[in-house]
Order: sequence, then C-alpha cells, then structure tokens
Amino acid sequence: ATDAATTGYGYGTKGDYKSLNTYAYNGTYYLYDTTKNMSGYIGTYTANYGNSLPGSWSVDSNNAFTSSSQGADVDAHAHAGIVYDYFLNTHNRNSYNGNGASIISTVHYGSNYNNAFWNGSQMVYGDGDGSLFSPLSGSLDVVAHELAHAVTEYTANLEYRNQSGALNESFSDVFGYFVEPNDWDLGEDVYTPGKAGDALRSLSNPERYGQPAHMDDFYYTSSDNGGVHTNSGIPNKAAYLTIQSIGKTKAEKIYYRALNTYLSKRSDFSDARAALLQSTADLYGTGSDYNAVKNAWDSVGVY
Ligand SMILES: O=C(O)[C@H](CCc1ccccc1)CC1(C(=O)N[C@@H](Cc2c[nH]c3ccccc23)C(=O)O)CCCC1
Ligand SMILES: [Zn+2]
Repeated sequence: ATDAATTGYGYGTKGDYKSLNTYAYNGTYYLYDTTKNMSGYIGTYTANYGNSLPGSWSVDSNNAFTSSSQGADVDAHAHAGIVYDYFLNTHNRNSYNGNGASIISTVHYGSNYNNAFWNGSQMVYGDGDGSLFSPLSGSLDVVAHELAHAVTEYTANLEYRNQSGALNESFSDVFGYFVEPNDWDLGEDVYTPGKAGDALRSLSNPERYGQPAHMDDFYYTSSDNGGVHTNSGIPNKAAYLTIQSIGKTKAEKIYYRALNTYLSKRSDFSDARAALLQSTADLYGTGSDYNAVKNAWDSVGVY
C-alpha cells in the first residue's frame, strides 16, 4: 500500500483557503497530521451528524477538502495544529498532556448542535443551527478554549463547578485570547452569523454579555455547575486588566505558570490571585508587573 504524509488544502467554513497536513493511504487522503514532534498525531473525524465518537476519519479522494460540507473539518484540523504549535512554541508544552498525546477532533456532531466541548478525551464540535452559531470549529479562539480545558485537566485539574469551575472556564477563555489576540471577544467568528459585531463573551467587558466583572456581582446559582460560564467574567476581567498593564508576552507566561505550578482542584478566585502573584514574582520580581497583577485583582474585588 502506498502511504505517506502529504500536504493537501481546503476551504474553511468562511471559504478561506487553508493548507492541510494530511496522509495518503491506499489512494485516500486523511485529515491525519503526523508532521508534529508528538508520540501521537492530530486527527480529525466526522460524526456524520450522529452522536457516536470519534466517528469516521475525515477523508477526501484527491487531497482537496473543498466541498462546503468539509469546511468544519478543515477548520478543526487547521486550528488544532495552530493551538498545538502555540503550546509547544510559547510554553514548551508538547500537547495537552506534555507528552505528545494525540489531539482528536470530531466535527458534524449531532444535528444543528449549538455547542462544542472537550469530553475528557477529545474535542467535539457542532455545526450550529446557522442562527445562533455557524460550525464552532470555525473559531480559532473556541478551538483554543477547548484544548485549554485539556491542558487544565492535566495540570491544575480545576474542579468544574463553583469558583474553581469559573477559573477553569476563565483559563480557557484567556488562552483563547492568547492564541487569537486580535480582539477581546470569544467566539465572535461563529456566534450569530447573521449579526455582526457581537460575541459569546468579552474579556474586556464581561457585562456586555451578561457576565459579572466584580465579586459584588457573583452569580450564585445551581445551574451550569454553579454558573461557571457566568462567573468566569470576574477572573476574565482581571486577566484583561493584567494583559493591558504588563502585555501579552509576560501575561501568558504567568498564566501558564500559575496553572501548571500553583493551582489545584479546589483553587478559588483568591487562590488564583495568589498563584498569579507568586508566578509574577518568580518570573519578573515584585516590581511594577507584580503591582499591576495586584491592582487587577483588587479592581474585581478579589483579595
Ligand atoms: O467548553 C465549554 O466551556 C463549553 C462546553 C459546553 C458543554 C459542556 C458539557 C457538554 C456539552 C457542552 C462550550 C463553549 C461555551 O462556552 N458554551 C457555553 C455557552 C453556550 C454555547 N452554546 C450554547 C447554547 C445554549 C446556551 C449556552 C450556550 C455553555 O455551554 O454554556 C466554549 C466556547 C464556545 C462553546
Ligand atoms: Zn469551557
């Protein structure tokens, strides 16, 4: 059988051309990327609008993933590679487990499914209903958000409820920014395709989309695991203020160090403040950067 790594191409859900790391096997081309220095691979599958995972390999007969139904596959595969490169190049972390674990994505999950998730083993993306969402793998910050959940699971493993869960959420939104720093929004590329200028969440103005930006407005609820997607607005605002003060290059190093070195399952917002301050001191001392982080958390009412 002739088999070898190949370079194909395709169009994302926005019609944008993308080069793809593919693999030829017996005359069929697979979204199977073996070009990274990982023990595993980056692979993209389709659930064919069903719910079984990972589904079947995303394949093409001539290495040109150009049909409209392949756009979500193209985006998931290309964006996964970008996020893999980010964690390796910026944080010297080889995949989510630090040891080259395979990064598996499945697209076309369910029917018009308006969400995406990391299920503990892989990333899964719905196509959206075309009104609330377009296919969710089309947003690089969403893909980074999901893969950051995997990184968190293998590092701090923040429990997904109440304050530790809101921190878990915030770290995923913040790494979504670090990977796609052209705006303070999350999910803007796939959220309400018929309406320009809005997003799922905003790091700079969490209140714009119904999230608190201060502890005084913490949302006590039993839904959504204690409001993890709502209360993340508070640490998200602190992250925005931190990045504005000390810059992305320093901020991403202190955020990664806090997650990887100081935070744990039951860490709360106050623990996050302490972990980020300690990480800042470790890396940059207790001068202006340290004071900026302190001021950011003071501003959101977390001590
Ligand atoms: O990774 C996450 O935190 C979210 C995972 C949601 C999920 C959890 C468990 C099983 C299924 C789905 C997915 C995303 C999220 O923030 N979802 C929110 C907002 C949301 C998306 N689609 C929705 C549809 C209805 C209501 C809320 C939503 C949520 O599930 O709350 C992250 C980036 C974009 C989608
Ligand atoms: Zn999340």
